[in-house]
Amino acid sequence: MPDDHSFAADLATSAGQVLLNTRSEVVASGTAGGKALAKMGDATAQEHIAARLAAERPDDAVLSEEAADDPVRLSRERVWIIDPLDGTREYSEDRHDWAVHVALWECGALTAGAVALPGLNATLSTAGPFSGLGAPAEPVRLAVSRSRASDLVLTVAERIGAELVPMGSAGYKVSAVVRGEVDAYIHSGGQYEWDSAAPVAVAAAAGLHTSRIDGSSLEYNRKDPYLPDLLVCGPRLADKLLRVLASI
Ligand SMILES: Nc1ncnc2c1ncn2[C@@H]1O[C@H](COP(=O)(O)O)[C@@H](OP(=O)(O)O)[C@H]1O
Ligand SMILES: [Mg+2]
Repeated sequence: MPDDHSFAADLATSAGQVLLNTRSEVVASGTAGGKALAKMGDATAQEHIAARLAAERPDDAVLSEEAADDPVRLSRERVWIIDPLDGTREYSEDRHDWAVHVALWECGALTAGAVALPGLNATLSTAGPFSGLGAPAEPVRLAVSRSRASDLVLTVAERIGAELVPMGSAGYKVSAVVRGEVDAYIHSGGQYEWDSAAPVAVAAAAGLHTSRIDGSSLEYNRKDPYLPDLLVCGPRLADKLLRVLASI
């Protein structure tokens, strides 16, 4: 049986392939686009991931954006936290900034995870490899939502003179920090555990700072999976960004 890091990476990658195939078939047939394609992507990726988890990790519980929440997860020691398609909108617009999230929570902490980036033909996982952490750029590059950057995030950017880099998908944005394309991702205003669990597991394994925007720790597998904000950045930027966030 592959270890959890390799399994998470393989599962996210294979779901990404399913999503690419679904999109090519749908686009080629000309039968659906936009919202219908998004719905089809969510469903096919969910089906693929649920089947593999049931076959290859049958004793574990699952929390997925696309499945009914089974409260049995609250009494289990191992829970997979899944977003089968993060950046659904971007996927349906034939863009590359979307992701598949697979995380493993064990006894209170994220212990393994992977983020597939099919549009880049890449998967980042807690198994690495990671390139070294560089110094932040000047001005700081801040990943923000393409469609709903919050006023708080825009105010932080203004205060520190950051360059805004809009993109879709929470996983894609956290991965942009891991990959060194941007220096930080700050989000506020709403999200769920599946939007950040796998990206945060990978970012923490890469040595990045991960926390709520008040600096407190991100907790997963809670009864209510609403987890509305997060900060991911290099360790050298964390104090400065937390200070600015606290001052707003
Ligand atoms: N205010 C909000 N409330 C709930 N979910 C939000 C949100 N802002 C962002 N998200 C979720 O976070 C992910 C990334 O959003 P964005 O691209 O705007 O940064 C999306 O996940 P899904 O695509 O899985 O729905 C989106 O639904
Ligand atoms: Mg999501």
